Amino acid sequence: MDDPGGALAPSAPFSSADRDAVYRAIFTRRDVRSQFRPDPVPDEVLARILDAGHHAPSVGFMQPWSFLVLRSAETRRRVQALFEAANAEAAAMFPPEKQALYRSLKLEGIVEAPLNLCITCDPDRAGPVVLGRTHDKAMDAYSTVCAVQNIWLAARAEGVGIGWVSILDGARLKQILAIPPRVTLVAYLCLGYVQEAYTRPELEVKGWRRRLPPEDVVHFEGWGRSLPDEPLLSLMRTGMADRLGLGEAACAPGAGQADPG
Ligand SMILES: Cc1cc2c(cc1C)N(C[C@H](O)[C@H](O)[C@H](O)COP(=O)(O)O)c1[nH]c(=O)[nH]c(=O)c1N2
Repeated sequence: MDDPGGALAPSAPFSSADRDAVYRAIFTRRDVRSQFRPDPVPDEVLARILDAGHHAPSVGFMQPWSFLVLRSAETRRRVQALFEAANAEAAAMFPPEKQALYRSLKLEGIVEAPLNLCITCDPDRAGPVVLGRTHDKAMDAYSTVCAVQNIWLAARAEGVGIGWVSILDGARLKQILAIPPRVTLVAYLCLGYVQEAYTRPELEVKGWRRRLPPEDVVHFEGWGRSLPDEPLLSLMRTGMADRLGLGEAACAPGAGQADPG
């Protein structure tokens, strides 16, 4: 076997308990906005979470992310003011019949959470020509989103909730955080321990939108070819989440109406 650095190691499946733990993190991860406890996230825990982000895949191994740790209450208050302004604009963009529901939603926990993280992408981190980014410049941003997801899942395993806030004027946020012009904003996250969390997405619980069925998102042999009777789709419907007792079908009834849009 070709292993010049002696760096290959066996890559067996996880034990079933370890595998279930990974899926439990995936299926019980939630976007958290309201249930934050004020106690701080200790540095040892935050270090593990950020290190998980720093071990995400990245195009050409360029690691374009930076993690801005925001503990200052004053900074968080300034960002919250940005949210209030953007959220008022956002509400007016929805059809009139959805505006009241939109305004009733809690869409951030910037000040309540003890810690915020801003995650950015530096397109120049690995020079102008990056292996794998040569034909699609968006690949550095996609890599950074992989880091966000690692952070989100690691935080779930630590009992730390995360809420992503994207209803913000990015240019003004960059000013507040002194982010250089070439660096792009990818994510603004609120973090903190949570007492309890929703078993289904909060937007579904509150009647905004529901999870799509597998046949709407899995296509066969090209775009648009869905086969509702495909065994793969019925296996997805009764998948890991149900086996772990975490399936959304197993959760309390009362989900809102599907949003046709
Ligand atoms: C890129 C991006 C941006 C946002 C979000 C997510 C992502 C991926 N989400 C959270 C989103 O509403 C949530 O993920 C879905 O409703 C599904 O719920 P769970 O994450 O499964 O709990 C989100 N939520 C919110 O309350 N305010 C926001 O501004 C945003 N912005």
